[in-house]
Formats: sequence, C-alpha cells, structure tokens
Amino acid sequence: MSDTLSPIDTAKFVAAKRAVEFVEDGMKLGLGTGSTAAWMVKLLGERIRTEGLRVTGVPTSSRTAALARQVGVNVVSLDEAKWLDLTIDGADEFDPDLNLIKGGGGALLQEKIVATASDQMLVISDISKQVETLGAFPLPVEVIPFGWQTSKALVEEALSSMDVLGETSTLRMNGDRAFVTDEGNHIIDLHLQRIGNARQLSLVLNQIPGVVENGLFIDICDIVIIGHGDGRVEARDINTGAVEEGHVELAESDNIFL
Ligand SMILES: O=C(CO)[C@H](O)[C@H](O)COP(=O)(O)O
Repeated sequence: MSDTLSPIDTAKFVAAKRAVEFVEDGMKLGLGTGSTAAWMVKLLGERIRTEGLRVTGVPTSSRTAALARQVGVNVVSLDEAKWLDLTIDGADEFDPDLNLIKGGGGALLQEKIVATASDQMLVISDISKQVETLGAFPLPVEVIPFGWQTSKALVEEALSSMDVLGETSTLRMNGDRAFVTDEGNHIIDLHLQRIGNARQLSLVLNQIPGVVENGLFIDICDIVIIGHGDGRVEARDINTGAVEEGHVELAESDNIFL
C-alpha cells in the first residue's frame, strides 16, 4: 500500500483520510491528540490549502494546537467555540458499544471535555485497538499533584471491590520525572487487564478526591472508522447501526505526508 509506512501507520492514515471527508465547510471541530489524530490534522490542512475549506478547530492538547496552527486551521478555545459540530480523535481501545479507553498520550481531560461538547465524536483507529472487553490497555487516571500518592492508594482500594482482573497502578513517568499533563496534573495508569463494568468503574474513579478525570469514554463516541494496512476502511455508526466499507487509495498528493 505504501512504501514508507508500516501497515499500522497505513491503517491510521487511511482512517484519518476517510474521517476528514466527514468535515463540511464552516464546521467547528474538536481536534484530537496522538499519532492518528495528527494525520487527520495534516489532511485537514491539505483540504484547507487545496479546497479553501473553512473550519474552526478546538485542539485537545498543546501539541495538537501547534500542529493545527502550522497547517492553517483557525484555532480557537472551547469557550470561544462554545459547541462543536464534530470531534475527530484517536483511541487506545474501543469495544463493540464504542466505549473507549483514551489517554495514552496524556490528553484525556481536554479530549473528554471537547468530545462531550460536540454533536458527534468520530474515532479513527487501526484494527488493533478493537477489543471485546476494555482493559488490556492501561487505564489512565488524571490526578492533581497535591497528595497524588494518597489518591493513588484510594484508587487501588476502590479497585479491590470492582469487577476488574488486576489492581496495580503506576505513576506515569517522563524520563526520571513524573509526567505532567497540559493541565499540570499527573497520570496514574491502572493495569486492570479486563474491566467488567466500565460505566460503574468510571463513576467510582471520579468520586475519589484528587481524581480529575479518567480515560473511560462511555456513550461519547458515535462513529468509529477502522483502518487496515491494505487501505480498507470500515465505518461503524453506533446510533444508526450502519456499517460502511470502503477502500482509500493513496494519492500522489499524499506523498507530502508519507
Ligand atoms: O487518547 C489519546 C491521547 O491522549 C490518543 O488518541 C490515543 O492514545 C491514541 O493514540 P495514537 O493515535 O497515537 O495511537
């Protein structure tokens, strides 16, 4: 399919390419974070450049904000935009109900606020992130730095009475320092293997003092676009039940990204 991209990266690229076709002139967009979302932002920039597409974008991280400005997106804050037509973002896992684990890139807080403030959330993913039951990917929980060890202990205590397979948690590191989110917080990654009741776990975690938000996105995602290494894409809409299958051809113009 591509001489320069691995099958996984090709899958991410074609999912992103199909997703930007959902964008219409004048839309207010939430712009996700991560390697798949970065393709989407670049491809959006290409439509702005070549078609004169006019969109306003609310980025979900400082990284995405920098990239969006670079490719010509009119970047505004969520408070300026108020409400969004569509958010396009990646995910770490999605289940058959399109519930998600997000936050592998540490941007879950802004991502959840932005997706919730959108008419529709569209997730772009390669097939490897599809699971029957969420939980193999470590679940990120954002905590404020004050008393984070206490919050971590309280999270572990809460896990002991939940329907999960593992109960350990680790502070996310950036080299030899604690990882710091765009909001100045830390992330505790929960190693759960399998989450029996994701809705309940999300509610329980957010009750713990010091916890700001967790990476479970329940009933937020509307559509997933799944890319494959051979260029096939599948779009599933959880609201209508519609499944659309197609194939994205890499064009000459895509070479600037690859
Ligand atoms: O939630 C996220 C960032 O916080 C990302 O969407 C998620 O980690 C997927 O990233 P990638 O597209 O690089 O696989």
